[in-house]
Amino acid sequence: MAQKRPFNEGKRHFKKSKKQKPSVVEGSNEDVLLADVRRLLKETKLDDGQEEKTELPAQHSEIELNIHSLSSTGDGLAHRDGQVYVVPFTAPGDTVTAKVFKHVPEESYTLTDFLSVKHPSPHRTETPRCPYFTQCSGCQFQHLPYNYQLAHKKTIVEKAYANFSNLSASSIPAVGETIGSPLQYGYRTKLTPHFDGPPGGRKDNRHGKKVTWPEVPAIGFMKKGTRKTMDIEECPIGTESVQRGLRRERERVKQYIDQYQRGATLLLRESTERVNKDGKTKDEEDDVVVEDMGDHIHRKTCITDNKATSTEYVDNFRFDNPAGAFFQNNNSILPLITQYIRDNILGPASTPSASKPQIKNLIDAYCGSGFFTIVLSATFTHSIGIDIAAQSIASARHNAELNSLPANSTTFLAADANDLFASIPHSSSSPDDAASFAPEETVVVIDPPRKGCDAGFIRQLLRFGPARVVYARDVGWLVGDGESGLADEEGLPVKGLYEIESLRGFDFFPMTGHVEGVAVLRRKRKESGEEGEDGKGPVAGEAEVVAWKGDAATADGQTSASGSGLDAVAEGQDSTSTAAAT
Ligand SMILES: C[S@@+](CC[C@H](N)C(=O)[O-])C[C@H]1O[C@@H](n2cnc3c(N)ncnc32)[C@H](O)[C@@H]1O
Repeated sequence: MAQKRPFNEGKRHFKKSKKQKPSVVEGSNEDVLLADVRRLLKETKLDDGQEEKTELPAQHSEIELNIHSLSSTGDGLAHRDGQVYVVPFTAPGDTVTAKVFKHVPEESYTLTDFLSVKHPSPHRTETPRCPYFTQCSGCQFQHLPYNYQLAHKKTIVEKAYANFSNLSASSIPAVGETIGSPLQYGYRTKLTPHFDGPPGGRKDNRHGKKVTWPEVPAIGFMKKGTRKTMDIEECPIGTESVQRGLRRERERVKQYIDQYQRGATLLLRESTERVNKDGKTKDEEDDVVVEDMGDHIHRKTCITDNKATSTEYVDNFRFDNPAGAFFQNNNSILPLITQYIRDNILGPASTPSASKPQIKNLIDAYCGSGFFTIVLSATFTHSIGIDIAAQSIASARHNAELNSLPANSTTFLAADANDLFASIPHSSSSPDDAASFAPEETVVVIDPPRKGCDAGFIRQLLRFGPARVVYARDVGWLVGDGESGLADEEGLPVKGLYEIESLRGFDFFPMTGHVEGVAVLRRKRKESGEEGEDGKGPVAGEAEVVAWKGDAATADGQTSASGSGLDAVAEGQDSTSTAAAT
């Protein structure tokens, strides 16, 4: 998946330090960490020369630290002698021993490796279920109670909006409580462990020679603080079927390692077959996990072929996808997020008005295999999903059929989202026209890839001015006052049309520091001669937007530049690198 960005693509949102190295990638984990380091330095008045700096501890030396707070990257932060120390796998209130890994003197912080707990924090109450916790870069929070994780994730959303949305504090409402995942372990329906090629393998490959494997390589995820793959035999955040798949795939790779010419990434994707209880039951094989769902049974298996079809159920909706294609990775939380969006997409129930246009249409930009279009379709008269990937649109059409959606109410288009508004009729003059998408009667759901929407799409969206939108990033462009850096064709600053109605996180990835944010945006009232819901004059598009930040964070610890905003977060930030997204 592409590198993540803050909400305001390409724009720095906090003051640059003169000392800052130009190499910090905007929106990277490092950028997010830096915001927290600076805040702590400011809070503790260490950066203004009030405390004299002492010499920094030697590289690789072991030091004792008191953890002050948790960063949005999931790391503990301690301060000592004018320097902030970053210690993973810790909790505020811990006294720990850590090993100095790297000083960043120009920003007054030091990265360390966690070694041991000397005095535990009262928050450190949980026994990690994973034997690799504190070595693997996938999870950050297995030592913390779940309520504490949720409360911390609320602060991540708060800081993401405060630091990266480019909005004034008055434009940002109080962030709601984070909605937790029903499953906190055994939730990930997809894992992608990997193994590296043998030493000298690249050279052999270049010379067309068959590589030799001196031993079976480590198969697993990135080791924290390194670029090395560590051998992982089990991953308790994976579903039971995915864990069984991991065991099977490890054995298969061991057996056939000589057939590989280089390292590889393995796919482990859960697939569900729903069978009636009174139906003919099959003899269950070892690799089938059977779950009693009340009036039916789920038989769960793990698919490893990217092109094979995997099936998931969300409530009673069925989704078929190529196993290697994108689908949300925590099935247990999907009914909660879909219900939340259904409850909020039409605005607060307390504000109905005879003069307010009724919202009838849904546009799901970046629809993938149709997840949001399909689960929300019953709320709307007409729905359109659009995705640039023809294969995803083929899946979406198939899924619409599987779920018996009427063809005259749900349409999918294989196209660039940038062309979306040009291709739909905007007029509400013919209300009976099935294809009429009047802005004031339309909600737009936007769940783009990590890099976000491009400026052209946002300009078109603002020009169209839909009643509501479900949206991921770049909220500053929609809400801001023209300061966000978005310009129209004449180079004039584009002003946001929307205000944030509500904002909260959803915990798609328990035990990791990752959180997904959902913001509901409402279109502002027009300034003069027009009014909104109170019926005193002409209404010009009183509208709402639901902003959805849908990212698949990873717990599989592969390395990549990682991001910020609501992705800020704990995908296993390594001392040398950040961990990854699938
Ligand atoms: C994060 S996925 C969202 C999938 C879907 N909302 C879901 O929940 O399953 C992002 C989708 O954006 C699509 N995409 C990327 N660039 C696009 C563009 N310019 N126009 C339309 N779709 C695009 C990708 O093909 C991918 O399916």
